[in-house]
Amino acid sequence: MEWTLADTAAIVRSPDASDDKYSRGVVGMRTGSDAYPGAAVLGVEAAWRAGAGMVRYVGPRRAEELVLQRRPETVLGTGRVQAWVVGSGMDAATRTPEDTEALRRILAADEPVVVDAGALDLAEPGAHAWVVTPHAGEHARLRARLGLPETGEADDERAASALETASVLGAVVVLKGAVTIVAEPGGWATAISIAPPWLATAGAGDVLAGAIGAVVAGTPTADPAVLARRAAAGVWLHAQAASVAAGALPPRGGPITALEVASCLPHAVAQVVGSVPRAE
Ligand SMILES: NC(=O)C1=CN([C@@H]2O[C@H](COP(=O)(O)OP(=O)(O)OC[C@H]3O[C@@H](n4cnc5c(N)ncnc54)[C@H](OP(=O)(O)O)[C@@H]3O)[C@@H](O)[C@H]2O)[C@@H](O)CC1
Ligand SMILES: Nc1ncnc2c1ncn2[C@@H]1O[C@H](COP(=O)(O)OP(=O)(O)O)[C@@H](O)[C@H]1O
Repeated sequence: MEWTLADTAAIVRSPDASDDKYSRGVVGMRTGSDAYPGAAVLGVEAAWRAGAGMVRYVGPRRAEELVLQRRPETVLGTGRVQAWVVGSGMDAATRTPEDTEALRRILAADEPVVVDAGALDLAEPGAHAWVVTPHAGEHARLRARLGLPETGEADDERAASALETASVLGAVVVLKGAVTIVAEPGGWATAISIAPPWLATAGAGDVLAGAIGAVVAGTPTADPAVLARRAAAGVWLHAQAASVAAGALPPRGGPITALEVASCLPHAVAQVVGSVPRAE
């Protein structure tokens, strides 16, 4: 049930001579708001550092400016993408009607979508190429809206409730926590428990959404069973990056920030692709 480095290595590949920026995957991000522009920066940074070939960002002017300050590589505005990340740093209560309409269009499109934070209220049952990424509070709200009962905090209860939510929603569920559960509508689930508790820090979830977006965009798929394994690989890279960031502070690790976790994603990717023998 525990997702491993070897599982991740079966999904995350290093680019070869035949690759270009498009074949490596373009991630589109509609995240951030005037209240939370930093969430946009964190997700964009994570998508780049997890291996996207290109990141397109759409959001308010201030968030655009901050994104470009941190990552001038980012392309502003819409265009063709292989996967979307939406909702991080947005608030359903204060979202503009234009934002809501744009989110609905993205959710209805063919490309896979990572649905985080302030877009979770738009998730309705159906058959979707979505990866929804609630923390415990957001999962409780989502379940209440879907008419599902309250559940407990024990690991087996969390796994069972994530599977139930995935089945009713028709989408992959990434239930975040010290142990993160990834569940898909077909009944498969896995757990990632290697993250250090230092990862419990503001913005870590925004980084996770960007990292999953990059892994999904690398080989996009609408099949929830495949999508779930790509999401699990993204969760593993994020947890491993947090271990690298915290582990640089001996002997038991030390406080890390979300941006540092994003910065350590390349170390996690390098460890994964380096674990696979090179084809001669
Ligand atoms: N730098 C930036 O721009 C940052 C921007 N950010 C953005 O901020 C937005 C709001 O996100 P948010 O998670 O802070 O608030 P929200 O989802 O409304 O939760 C409300 C209630 O839910 C509960 N609860 C919360 N977490 C829980 C947990 N882990 N486990 C269990 N319960 C939990 C808790 O209620 P309690 O259980 O304590 O009664 C809490 O009061 C979002 O868009 C995000 O992307 C952040 O990422 C930070 C960095
Ligand atoms: N005790 C913990 N140990 C390890 N990882 C944790 C712990 N608590 C939370 N996390 C991880 O930290 C991240 C927090 O995400 P989230 O709750 O969305 O925060 P934010 O909204 O501030 O970004 C998730 O990836 C979650 O799995």
